[in-house]
Amino acid sequence: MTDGKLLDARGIGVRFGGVRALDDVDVSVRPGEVCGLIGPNGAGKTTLFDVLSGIRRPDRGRVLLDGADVSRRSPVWRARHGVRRTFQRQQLFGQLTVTDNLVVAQEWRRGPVAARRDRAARVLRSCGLDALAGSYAGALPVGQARMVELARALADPPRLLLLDEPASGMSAEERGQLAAVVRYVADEEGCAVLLVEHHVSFVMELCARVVVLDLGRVLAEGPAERVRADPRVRAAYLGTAEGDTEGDAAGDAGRAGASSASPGTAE
Ligand SMILES: Nc1ncnc2c1ncn2[C@@H]1O[C@H](COP(=O)(O)OP(=O)(O)OP(=O)(O)O)[C@@H](O)[C@H]1O
Repeated sequence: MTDGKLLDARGIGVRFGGVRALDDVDVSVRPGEVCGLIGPNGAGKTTLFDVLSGIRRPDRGRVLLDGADVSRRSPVWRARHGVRRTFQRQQLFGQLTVTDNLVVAQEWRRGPVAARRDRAARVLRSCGLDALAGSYAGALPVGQARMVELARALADPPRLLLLDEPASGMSAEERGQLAAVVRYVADEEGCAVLLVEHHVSFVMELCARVVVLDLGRVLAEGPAERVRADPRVRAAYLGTAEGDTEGDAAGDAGRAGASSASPGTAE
C-alpha cells in the first residue's frame, strides 16, 4: 500500500558511535511533490540522504519506493530505478565537457551514443545551459556548476530527485532558474523532489511542504507557511536571520542556526 507515496521512509535510525544522527525519522514524498528538508547543521539531513540513496544502511527503519522495500538495495540499483542525488560538495567530472557529464550519466543504458547526446542536448536546453555544452565542467563558476549538476541528475529521467543544497553559491537569477527547472520536473514529469537547502526563502517559495530535522529527529512537518511560523522551528533553526527573505547571505538561515546547533543526540 503506497498511499500515493513514491518515497516512504519509516522509522529511520542511524548511529555514529554515541551520536544518534537519525532517530525514528519518517519522511515521504509523492510524485509531483517538491518537499523541503531543513534544519541546523548536524541535524542529520545528509545522513538521511545517504540512507535514501543507499550509500548508508540504517540501523533501524525501512525505505519504501513505490511500496516496495528497497532498504537493502545498492545505490546503483536505486539509481537505475530512478533515484537521483546531488551532493553538498560538487561532484562533476571536471575534465569532461558539460555535455559529456550528462552522457556519462546515461552510460548504463547502452545503445547508440547519439541518443544519449540528443537527450543531453535537450536537458541542457531545458535548463538554460546550451551555451555551456562544450565547456569543461571544472572551469565553471559555482552557480553554473550547480546547475549542471542538476542537469546531470535529470539526464536519465528521475522518479525521485534528492537535491543537497542545490542553491548554494547561486545568484538570485540562478536560483530563479533552478526553481523553474525543479518545478517543471515535478509538475510536468511527475518527479518527486526532496530538497535540502539552507536558503530558507528559496525553500519556502518552492516547497509546498517542509520537514524540519533537529538533532536527528523530525521537529516539525507541514505546509511551508505553518512550519515557518512554528515557534519551535524558529527557536531551533530560523532564529532572527529568517526575517530577511531577500538577501543572499540573510537567506542562508542554516548557517545562522549553526552556532546553536549541537551535533546529534549524544548519549
Ligand atoms: N561518518 C560520520 N561519522 C561520525 N559522525 C558522523 C558521520 N557523518 C555524520 N556524522 C554526525 O551525524 C550528525 C548528522 O550529520 P549530517 O551531516 O547528516 O547533518 P546535516 O544536517 O547534513 O548537517 P549540514 O547542514 O552541516 O550538512 C552530526 O552530528 C555529524 O557530526
